[in-house]
Amino acid sequence: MDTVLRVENLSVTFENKGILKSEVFHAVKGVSFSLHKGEVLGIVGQSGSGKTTVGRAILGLVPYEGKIEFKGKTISCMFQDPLASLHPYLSVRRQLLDILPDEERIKRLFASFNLNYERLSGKKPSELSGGQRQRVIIIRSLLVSPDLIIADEPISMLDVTLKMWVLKTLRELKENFDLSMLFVTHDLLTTKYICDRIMVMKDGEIVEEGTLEEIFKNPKKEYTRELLQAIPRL
Ligand SMILES: Nc1ncnc2c1ncn2[C@@H]1O[C@H](COP(=O)(O)OP(=O)(O)OP(=O)(O)O)[C@@H](O)[C@H]1O
Repeated sequence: MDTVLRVENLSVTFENKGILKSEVFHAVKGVSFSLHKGEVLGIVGQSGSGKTTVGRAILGLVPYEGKIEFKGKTISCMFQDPLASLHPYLSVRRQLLDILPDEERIKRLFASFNLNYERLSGKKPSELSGGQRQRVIIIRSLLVSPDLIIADEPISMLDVTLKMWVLKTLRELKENFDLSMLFVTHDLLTTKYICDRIMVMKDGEIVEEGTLEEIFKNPKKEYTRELLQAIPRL
């Protein structure tokens, strides 16, 4: 199996400067994992467990110790705040065409995400609904044909029905285009619809790792069981 990303002994430390003294905070502690081509690896854990920081270190956005080996050309990301990651004054059409001047491809992606290209593409991001914007972000990250996608809570702002539908579409795209993705979420339920493998993080460390089936059917750690119990029953 081809490895797209190998992370070895990754640690990230922040210095929180107080008025009287500074404190060193270990947000990520010795995390190691590999991501294979065509695989979706979920990173789950409660708020503050270090999930986002792992993704930011891979993107080179925070200083880190350890080794990150990316065997590809392009990484794209989907973040949870679509308004902040789109240009506010340019139309959606303009900013997507700037990334890839292939309107037919953009139209096909709009159709696969159930968005009306003719009606929406001339609008600015602030003129779209939250759910429409979030889907535009997903489309934008797919346009560069990335070797790796870092998706950090990419569907957290969608309502439940749209969430499931977008996950299903992403899953289909993953299967058709062999996408490799790191899927960061606090919501274990969503991993069920997209991930092949899951890593559970707590206090900056990986406490458990396994296939979807292993984590859901036979969790080994109490912390993972607590996360599973916290999933709302529909
Ligand atoms: N730039 C920073 N400076 C100082 N501390 C930081 C910084 N970025 C993150 N942290 C701290 O590192 C810890 C891990 O943060 P991180 O965003 O990785 O958590 P998370 O698991 O993604 O949480 P959430 O699900 O709430 O997004 C948190 O305690 C956070 O306050």
